[in-house]
Amino acid sequence: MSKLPTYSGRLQPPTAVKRPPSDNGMDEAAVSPEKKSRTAGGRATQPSKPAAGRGGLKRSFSVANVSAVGGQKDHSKNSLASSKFRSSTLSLIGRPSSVSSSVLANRVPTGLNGRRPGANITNHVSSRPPVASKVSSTNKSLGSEGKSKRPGWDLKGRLQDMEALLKSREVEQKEWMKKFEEYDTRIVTLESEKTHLSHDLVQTTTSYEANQEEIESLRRNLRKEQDERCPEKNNYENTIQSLTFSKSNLERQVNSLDAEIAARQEEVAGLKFTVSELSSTQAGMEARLKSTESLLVERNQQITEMMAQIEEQKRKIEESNEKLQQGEMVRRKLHNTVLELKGNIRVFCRVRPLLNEEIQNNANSDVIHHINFIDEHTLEVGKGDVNTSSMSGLKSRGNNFTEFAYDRVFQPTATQAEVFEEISQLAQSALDGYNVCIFAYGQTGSGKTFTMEGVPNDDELEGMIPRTVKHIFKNMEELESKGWSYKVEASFLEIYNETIRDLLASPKEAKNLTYELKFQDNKKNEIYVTNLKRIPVENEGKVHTLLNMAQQQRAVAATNMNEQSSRSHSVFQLRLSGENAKTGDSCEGMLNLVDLAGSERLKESKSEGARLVETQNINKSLANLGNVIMAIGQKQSHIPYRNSKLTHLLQSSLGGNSKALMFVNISPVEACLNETQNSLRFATRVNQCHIGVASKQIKK
Ligand SMILES: Nc1ncnc2c1ncn2[C@@H]1O[C@H](COP(=O)(O)OP(=O)(O)OP(=O)(O)O)[C@@H](O)[C@H]1O
Repeated sequence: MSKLPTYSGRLQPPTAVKRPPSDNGMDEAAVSPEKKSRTAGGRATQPSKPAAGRGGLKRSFSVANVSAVGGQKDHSKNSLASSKFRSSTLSLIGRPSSVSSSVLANRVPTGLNGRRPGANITNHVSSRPPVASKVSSTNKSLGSEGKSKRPGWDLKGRLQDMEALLKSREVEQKEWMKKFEEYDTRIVTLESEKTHLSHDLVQTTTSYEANQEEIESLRRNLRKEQDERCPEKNNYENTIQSLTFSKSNLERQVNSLDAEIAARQEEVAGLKFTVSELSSTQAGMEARLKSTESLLVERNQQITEMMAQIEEQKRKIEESNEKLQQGEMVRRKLHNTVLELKGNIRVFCRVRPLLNEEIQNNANSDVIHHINFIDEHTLEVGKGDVNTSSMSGLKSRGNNFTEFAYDRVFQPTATQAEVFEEISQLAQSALDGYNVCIFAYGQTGSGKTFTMEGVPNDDELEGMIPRTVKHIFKNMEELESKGWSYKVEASFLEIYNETIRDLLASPKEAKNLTYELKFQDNKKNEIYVTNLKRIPVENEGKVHTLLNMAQQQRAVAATNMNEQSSRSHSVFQLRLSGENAKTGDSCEGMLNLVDLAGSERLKESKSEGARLVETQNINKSLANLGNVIMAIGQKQSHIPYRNSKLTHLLQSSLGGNSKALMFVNISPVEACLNETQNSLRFATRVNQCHIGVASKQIKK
């Protein structure tokens, strides 16, 4: 009685305790602050392990209750013995709900579907009458009593207060007990639910595990399936890759085909344009073709007329050809007449140029001081310098110069072709059936061989013999169209020391042969050489072969005048026999090309011994040649042909029925002036001769 409990301290909210991790089910928002305080306070006395079943929970609560009220085991009993344990019960006033809520919070499981079965409980608890407020009011009343604190001596009053308080506590306890019964009912329900839920949980767990196994099995099957499908998958992937590649290829091809199609389309457009152009062109062409066809008809008519004209022309041409034949005969007669008028023996003078060595000896000058060329027929020769007029540049005659005039004078610059131009008519005469004699006269080294033969195998420098042969063969071809055909034979001989040698026969062939001059039996004045070879010549090439052959056979002896001086007369003869199949005409001509031996005087040549005899014979024959020509010119009754082999051989070519041409070759060396003057005088005498009218040789 002396110690009364202090209610104010008991009614203070307990210190908040951290909620254990297992307490996860209670909704804090649904719990009132009052409940919270009760729950927090209850935990301090709550058993650490939850009861396993309904009984356990109830026991736990009972223990707590007992503990709270001072060890009383039965709640109902407790209510009946309230007075005995009044003070203890007072200490519990602020906490019963906290025990219940704590227990509930820990006992109620969370449903599998997330719904908490304890939610109803919470609502139920929260709908309780607010105990704390009652306590608070009680405390207030006590407080107010406290304010009007009874004096210590008022024990009776204080006891009344206590009894009033106790009564209110009992009422309150009854409420609590009622609540507890509700809780028990609720707990039973919850236990039942829990059992169901546990059963569900077991089933669910079993189902879950079965599902897990099935899932695992399915996974295994899936993996197995994947493993089995792997190669196939790779194949498919490869196929897909190749198909992708093919696709990209095809796409490229498609692109290129598109481009090509576009190009082709352009091309087609261009072609269409071209076709249209061509069509219009074709139309034009067709129109032109029509006009051409009509023109063609006209032309055909014209052609027919022209064909008739051609036939007429052919007839006229035949008539003309006949007249041409007659004209050819007239031409030959006229040609012969012209030559006759020119003189049957003509003289050409040719001065060769200074040779290199001679130029050096002439103070390195090629000027020829002692010869003055006046015109193409005249030159003058003399001692001393030729004066040069400062006004005209023309040379004037010196006092000591002698003038010589010939049919033609060739200066040193004259070419072989220019010289041949002048004698080509003689070659023609040989084809026409005349005897022609061309000979070169002059001192040794004056250019006789150069003029007659020239430089072998050199088209520019070839001499009169090869050029004459060419000319003859060319004319023979032309005459073929007029019906003429010719047979050509060549002989080549030399007269050395009055002895005839065949230059076309080898020494072996000529060994036991004698070459004599005789008259042809059936031909008057026709001289021939016994045993002399006559070689048929089919073309000009053959003549070159014969010239080369003869060149080797010629007797060449060195003298003081010319190291390769020819000491013999060489005579190249071409016999030309022609027949005209159309007219029946025939002719025989003889061409003599004579390279005479050097004409130098004895004292000039300084020859001795055999050379002296050579020189004497040469001079004798040359002198006789002059005599024969003079006799012919003077028309003497006796012509001394037989005084030398040369004149005897050339008898038929020097007579009245022949055409003769003499080259007088002149050396430009001033030291040879005397010989030059002698040669020119000899040529002048020949030039003054008139050897009669040439007559054509008719083949018999
Ligand atoms: N017109 C010319 N142009 C250039 N060189 C020439 C001419 N005439 C002659 N010659 C040269 O002069 C030299 C003597 O000439 P060629 O041998 O023809 O004299 P030739 O009178 O025949 O002597 P020979 O009586 O000794 O035979 C030769 O080297 C020759 O090439």
